[in-house]
Amino acid sequence: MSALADHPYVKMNGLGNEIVVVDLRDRPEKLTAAEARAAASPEGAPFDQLMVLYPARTPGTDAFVRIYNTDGSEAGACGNGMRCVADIVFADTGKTALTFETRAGIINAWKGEEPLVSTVDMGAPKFGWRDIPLAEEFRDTRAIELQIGPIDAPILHSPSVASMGNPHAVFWVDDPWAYDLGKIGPLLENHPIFPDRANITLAAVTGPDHLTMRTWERGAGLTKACGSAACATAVSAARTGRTGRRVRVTLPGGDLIIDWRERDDHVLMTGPVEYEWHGRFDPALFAKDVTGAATAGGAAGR
Ligand SMILES: N[C@@H](CCC[C@H](N)C(=O)O)C(=O)O
Repeated sequence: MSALADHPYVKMNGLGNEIVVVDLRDRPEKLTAAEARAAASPEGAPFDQLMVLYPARTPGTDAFVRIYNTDGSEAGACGNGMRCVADIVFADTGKTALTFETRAGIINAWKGEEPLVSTVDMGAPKFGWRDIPLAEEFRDTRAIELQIGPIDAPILHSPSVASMGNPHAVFWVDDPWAYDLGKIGPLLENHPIFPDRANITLAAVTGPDHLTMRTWERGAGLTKACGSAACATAVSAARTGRTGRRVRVTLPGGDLIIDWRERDDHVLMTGPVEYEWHGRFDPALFAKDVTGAATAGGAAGR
């Protein structure tokens, strides 16, 4: 039986990025991809990311967090999800500063002045082609040779690429809403140049320190907000001379403030979170063999 069966969860969002948080700190069983997919089904608690808290495994950290996409894949980073998790642990512990560990490393979070506003330190971006990763060498990742559409009139081309603990490609356009990202996104996510797939963003510079963007998320599809993509977009804008290092980023779900700190190269992301409801997973959802493709009312229906 899955560790999630009958387990309580909290449904939250960070700017409309749908986040479900499950606390397994007293029951540290690793989930399978099929269990995560079942949890994401309409009969479960549909999410963009499932954030699962485990006991801390490194001294000085408050918890280890695993991040699952709707397709069951695991992500190293999820900025909005980390702000949701942090808000729960702020309330639990009374602390105003926390340190988490994810597959991508250590993430610090601070409670902000206003209610439900928090900042996460997403660490330093990586720009090396092996770190992103890309399938072949590119010395300059500010604009790589990649295009879709006719060779002489590409629809999209020359993205900036970066890792924020997960792989991102940012295509610079005049209007992010002028493209069918639901169609183009999966093609680019799975392009052979990205051996680990990639999050695909369309971004426009809409002011001296303002960006507007939409993202097709690896493993989750179109979302209202992707925090790590906002970070990747902001650092890519700064390193290509499009903006300064501190910007406001408008996503379909709202605004984030991204600050690429000069002194240590770390990227700080500030924004709100919202609580929606508390629920419990239906045990029947996990009653069948969730290690296989089909689940009771689960992944098979997606
Ligand atoms: N929504 C997240 C990013 C989620 C991870 C992504 N889909 C991946 O697999 O890399 C965020 O707020 O950063």
